[in-house]
Amino acid sequence: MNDVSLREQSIVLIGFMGVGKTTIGKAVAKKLYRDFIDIDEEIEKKYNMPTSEIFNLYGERIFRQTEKDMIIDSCKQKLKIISVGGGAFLQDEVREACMSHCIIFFLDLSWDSWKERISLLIDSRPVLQGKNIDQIKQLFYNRQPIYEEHHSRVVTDNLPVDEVADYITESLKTAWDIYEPN
Ligand SMILES: Nc1ncnc2c1ncn2[C@@H]1O[C@H](COP(=O)(O)OP(=O)(O)OP(=O)(O)O)[C@@H](O)[C@H]1O
Ligand SMILES: O=C(O)C1=C[C@@H](O)[C@@H](O)[C@H](O)C1
Ligand SMILES: [Mg+2]
Repeated sequence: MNDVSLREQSIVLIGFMGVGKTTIGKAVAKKLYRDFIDIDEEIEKKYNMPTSEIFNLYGERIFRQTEKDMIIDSCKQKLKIISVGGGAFLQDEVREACMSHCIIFFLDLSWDSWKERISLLIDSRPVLQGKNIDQIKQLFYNRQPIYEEHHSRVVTDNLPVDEVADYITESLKTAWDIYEPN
């Protein structure tokens, strides 16, 4: 049971890699004057190396353990905007912690729009490396069910970063006014 007021609960952005969680999370944090936490960045700081090197040197299991610990810790903090990695919601404990402590926005981008971004992502995302386009498409669709646990879904196709960030901040302000008027 969460005893933090709705207005103080942290916001978590979820969705497949590359949908814009980091970029949009930063913009939302700025608009709401909140601190931004990017879990991938925090993990990279801890190991002092890029994610792909962490995967190579320590393996995905260690990356996932660190990711889980950091998210469970971060989502208990108040007033943060948190972007989690695209695979974070594979872990039950991560989904459960975020659902019970935070407000979760699922950034939903269609496959057709996502594949336009592939060149921006392919070198830095270890999970994409060594896969052809059909295998990536399969991963994209296989991952969609894990994002079903959320409080609000935003379809981001053809929307610039600022418009998505505005939509999220406005819908939060509406919810705060309805459920916690003061
Ligand atoms: N709404 C948008 N319109 C166009 N390009 C975008 C939009 N949002 C993000 N991008 C671009 O897509 C790329 C991936 O964005 P970003 O790194 O924010 O994704 P992510 O969801 O955080 O990915 P990951 O899960 O791998 O951390 C970046 O180059 C970013 O500039
Ligand atoms: O979708 C994934 O499994 C990942 C997404 C990235 O955000 C990173 O967390 C890492 O590259 C793994
Ligand atoms: Mg990111």
